[in-house]
Amino acid sequence: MGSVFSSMFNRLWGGKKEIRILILGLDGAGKTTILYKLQLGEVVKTKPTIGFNVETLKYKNIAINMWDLGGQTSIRPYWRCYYADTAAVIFVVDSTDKERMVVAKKELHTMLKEDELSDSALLVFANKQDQPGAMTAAEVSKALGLAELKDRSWSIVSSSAIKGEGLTEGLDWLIDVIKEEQM
Ligand SMILES: Nc1nc2c(ncn2[C@@H]2O[C@H](COP(=O)(O)OP(=O)(O)OP(=O)(O)O)[C@@H](O)[C@H]2O)c(=O)[nH]1
Ligand SMILES: [Mg+2]
Repeated sequence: MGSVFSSMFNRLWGGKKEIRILILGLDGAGKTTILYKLQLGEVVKTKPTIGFNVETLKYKNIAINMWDLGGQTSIRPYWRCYYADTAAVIFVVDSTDKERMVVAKKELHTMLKEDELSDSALLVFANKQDQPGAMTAAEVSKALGLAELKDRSWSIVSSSAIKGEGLTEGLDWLIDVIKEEQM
């Protein structure tokens, strides 16, 4: 039975079992916390990322190479060096950081204009929902102008990396979309 399922899976998936996902967003949004919560199931103590962290996550029979890039202003220009062959972008937003929502919107739309990302799905985590005063996912969606996105599969999911809420839900959606689009 197992081999029937796995051959069916391989046919659907074109034998491709390794994908590349980028985790982007402004500094302090929670990207590194999300990466390690997904990989280790633990909340790790982070420092601002200078450069990147990359980890391979086994998820639903797929190896996901997750690249978590530093989000500080001075290192954002280097994001584009990582765009090639990216199946999806996870864009993480600190939902309490209302002042910088406009900056997050600008960075998001600048990134999505790049040709190399024209086929990449987009998952936005409206993160830090455990914090009082956090904007809801609907408010973050509006602030980021997600409704303006054309020809792209996107979704926004409320998350708390600290509590581990929303992360698997978001990733499930993303993997389903990638499978559908790359079939
Ligand atoms: N309350 C709360 N704090 C969070 C959450 N996610 C991350 N944090 C905290 O936010 C801070 C920044 O988290 P990081 O994961 O280092 O942020 P980053 O996006 O990787 O930042 P850069 O590497 O500078 O781009 C840390 O103190 C985290 O513990 C969350 O869901 N809720
Ligand atoms: Mg980081």
